[in-house]
Amino acid sequence: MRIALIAHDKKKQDLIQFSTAYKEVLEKHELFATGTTGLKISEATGLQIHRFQSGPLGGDQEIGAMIAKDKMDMVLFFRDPLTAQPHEPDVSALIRLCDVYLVPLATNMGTAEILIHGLERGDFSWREIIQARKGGQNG
Ligand SMILES: O=C(CO)COP(=O)(O)O
Repeated sequence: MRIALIAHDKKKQDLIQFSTAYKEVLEKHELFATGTTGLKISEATGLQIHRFQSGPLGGDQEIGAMIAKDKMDMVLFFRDPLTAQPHEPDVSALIRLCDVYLVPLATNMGTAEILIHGLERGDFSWREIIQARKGGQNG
């Protein structure tokens, strides 16, 4: 499974703690992140993470492009609902694409807990079936 980890600045510490707590689950998967989030999580946990641009510089859009190609299976996005973001349109677009492509999305730690437990249990193996059926047709 390919999993995207994203956090706005005031939520980064929460996502670092979350990633530390669930390191053993996360390390079995292919991890992606926006620039600063990925750097901080990998420094704190040692997890291997493919880093895109920072969110305001296009990172959310890069993750959105993976979703549009059916190359992302889960998004854990710890959003800050109390701070205006200069790239709010990118944030909305990413969330919209998760809905378009039926990608499981958590926008806060409460839902992320549920998704990660589901991941441990194998609840998302239907994603792998979809990927296998597509047989790499998306390149
Ligand atoms: O802004 C973000 C998501 O919208 C996150 O970007 P960074 O991980 O680069 O801080």
